[in-house]
Amino acid sequence: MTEARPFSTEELEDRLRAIGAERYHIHHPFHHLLHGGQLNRGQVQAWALNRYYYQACIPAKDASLLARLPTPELRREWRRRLVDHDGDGVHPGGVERWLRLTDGLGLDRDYVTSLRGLLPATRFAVDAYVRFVRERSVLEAVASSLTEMFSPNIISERVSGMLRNYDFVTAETLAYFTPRLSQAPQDVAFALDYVKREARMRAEQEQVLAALRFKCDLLWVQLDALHFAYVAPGLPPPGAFRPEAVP
Ligand SMILES: O=C(O)c1cc(C(=O)O)c2c(n1)C(=O)C(=O)c1cc(C(=O)O)[nH]c1-2
Repeated sequence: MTEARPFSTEELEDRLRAIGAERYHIHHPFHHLLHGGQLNRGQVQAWALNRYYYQACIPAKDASLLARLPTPELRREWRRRLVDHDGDGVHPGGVERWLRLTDGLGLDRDYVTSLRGLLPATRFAVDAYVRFVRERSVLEAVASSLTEMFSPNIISERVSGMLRNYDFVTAETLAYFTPRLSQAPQDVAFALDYVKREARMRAEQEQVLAALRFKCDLLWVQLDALHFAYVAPGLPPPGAFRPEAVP
């Protein structure tokens, strides 16, 4: 059996973009409710509290990838991501800025960082991402970050919608997102270039596409879980955050 023809780099990029167009969480009903102003404060708190775990684990997944990168150039690039998320000791990074967001929504920091209120599905999805990056090839690990190709759009929609629609949300609360609008395109330019350069065989290109589908799925299921627990039917699992019982 002969191996299928490899995609050209343009075709590969088109196929990556088609995955985002179909599967990115910008299409999730929970995202529409969130930016459309149709959630109450408790439901927005539940989103922020769960999403904290994603933010907190991003540096762990980037550190595990950094350790496996073979050249100083690649490591330097990936180290920048760690600084973006962890800060440099003077300027706060993304994790600290996310906690300012949860502060702004009235959540207790110790409660948020204790992860006591986390939905089990959030934990499973985020842990699967960290594990994927640790265990799969460097190529697949880099490719799994490519959902950031689509994040500036969802961030713009979310921030403008939330500021317009919720009186309990301020620009300072959502300040987390401002640097992401320039950091994400920089991250993507590098990662996209890397996968186009390194994935030359069709089988490798299929792995890249599968990694992006996997990542879209894990973002999607996090919103599925929030929707099930806090919107409809509204059944938070035992021990999970309950808006009315915030300590
Ligand atoms: O607001 C969003 O919807 C969104 C999406 C994504 C993404 O697509 O993975 C990231 C972020 N935000 C984000 O803030 C962030 O730091 C980030 C890092 C990564 C990654 O996979 O390395 N994705 C994302």
